[in-house]
Amino acid sequence: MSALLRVERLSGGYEPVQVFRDVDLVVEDRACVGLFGPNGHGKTTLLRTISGLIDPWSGDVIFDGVVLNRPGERRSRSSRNLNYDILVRRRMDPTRVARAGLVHVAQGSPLFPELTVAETLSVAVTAARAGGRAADVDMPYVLFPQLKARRQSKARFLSGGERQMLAMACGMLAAPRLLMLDEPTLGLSPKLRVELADAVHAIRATGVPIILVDQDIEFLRDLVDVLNIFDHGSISAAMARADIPDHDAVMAQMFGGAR
Ligand SMILES: Nc1ncnc2c1ncn2[C@@H]1O[C@H](COP(=O)(O)OP(=O)(O)OP(=O)(O)O)[C@@H](O)[C@H]1O
Repeated sequence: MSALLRVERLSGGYEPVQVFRDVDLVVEDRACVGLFGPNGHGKTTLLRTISGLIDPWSGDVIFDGVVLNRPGERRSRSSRNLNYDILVRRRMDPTRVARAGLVHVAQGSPLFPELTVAETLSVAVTAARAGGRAADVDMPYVLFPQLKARRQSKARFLSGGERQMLAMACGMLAAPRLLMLDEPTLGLSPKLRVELADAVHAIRATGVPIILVDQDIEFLRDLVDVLNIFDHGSISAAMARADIPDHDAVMAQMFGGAR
């Protein structure tokens, strides 16, 4: 396996508050890399920065050997009275990131509530084609047979698990070279989590490498090759699947007691 994504000493946040610092992360080809951490520790902000949606403050995002950010550190804000974002060029371009094949399925599976499954997938295909990347239109129904049975249902009538599958299907239609899934089990019952784990296994079977952010250790243990513990904006530990402890042990390691 070779490194497809290398995140090197990446720092960022929401001006002027720094959320994460000096993050190093490597995703090998075909691998599934997990990120576990409690609410508010900066996992989503890290993913949004790797996607270029938020400008990194410093560090590099290297994808398939290409540095996606402009070199150097972001210049500091010179005056609060000026529009900083107009004065300073962005360090990363999210369109370039998406075109490179780094696809981000955002937390909470944002969808159009009034569109059916079939209509949503059709919009996703059109968008992916416009961006120069599109997979086989029938692929989502092969990957997630449950969606086929629901293809005439509006998104707002889907279960949480089905909504998440639909969001992941849209991501897969963009023919990702790497897929980032942000907390897919958010708000799901234990039964739906099992269904969703099957869906992520189906994606894994296609060989697409994944960064999987979640707060469910059992879900992550089932799916990842490597788990990174994300603790107050930094990666404090990384472990192979066989070494992942249970939820209480991880929380004890982070906070000195079970939560
Ligand atoms: N748009 C924003 N502007 C300013 N601060 C933000 C914004 N979004 C998030 N934050 C703050 O950044 C910090 C990290 O949030 P983030 O969502 O990245 O954490 P997280 O680990 O993904 O948590 P969760 O699992 O709850 O999503 C939090 O303190 C949050 O309040």
